[in-house]
Amino acid sequence: MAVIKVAVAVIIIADRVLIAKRAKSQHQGGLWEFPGGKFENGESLEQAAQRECFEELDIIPASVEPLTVIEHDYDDKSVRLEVCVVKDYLGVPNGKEGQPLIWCPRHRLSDYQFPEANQAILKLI
Ligand SMILES: Nc1nc2c([nH]c(=O)n2[C@@H]2O[C@H](COP(=O)(O)OP(=O)(O)OP(=O)(O)O)[C@@H](O)[C@H]2O)c(=O)[nH]1
Repeated sequence: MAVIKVAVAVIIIADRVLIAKRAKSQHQGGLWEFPGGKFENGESLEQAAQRECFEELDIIPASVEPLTVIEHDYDDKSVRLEVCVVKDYLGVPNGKEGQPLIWCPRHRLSDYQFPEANQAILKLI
């Protein structure tokens, strides 16, 4: 199975993390996620994270720090999540695709359901 390469942005401001709810129609739909999406040809992690954050949230990350890489096999697809931390951005976050957004206190992240691959990220933040 081809591995899908995904840029994932963990946006943390004042100990709160911006999470978004995936639409029911999407892979892992109904679960919460960190903003992000598939890499386009030739993009670096910083470029992909900036493009996805602009497309989904109307913000442009100003600092992008690589955090980890997670490879995970779901039953129906395999993903490689390249994860970064964003501590500063330009703009005001807005769920441009109609997705609900929450600024979740870091210690409350365990109250939300994320895709299985995210468990490794949650342990690091
Ligand atoms: N954006 C994002 N994707 C995640 C996270 N965790 C995780 O397993 N994924 C997986 O990574 C892939 C990212 O795809 P995506 O968000 O760009 O695309 P999608 O499923 O909406 O599909 P589409 O763009 O073809 O409509 C999905 O398979 C999704 O389930 C996460 O925290 N954020």
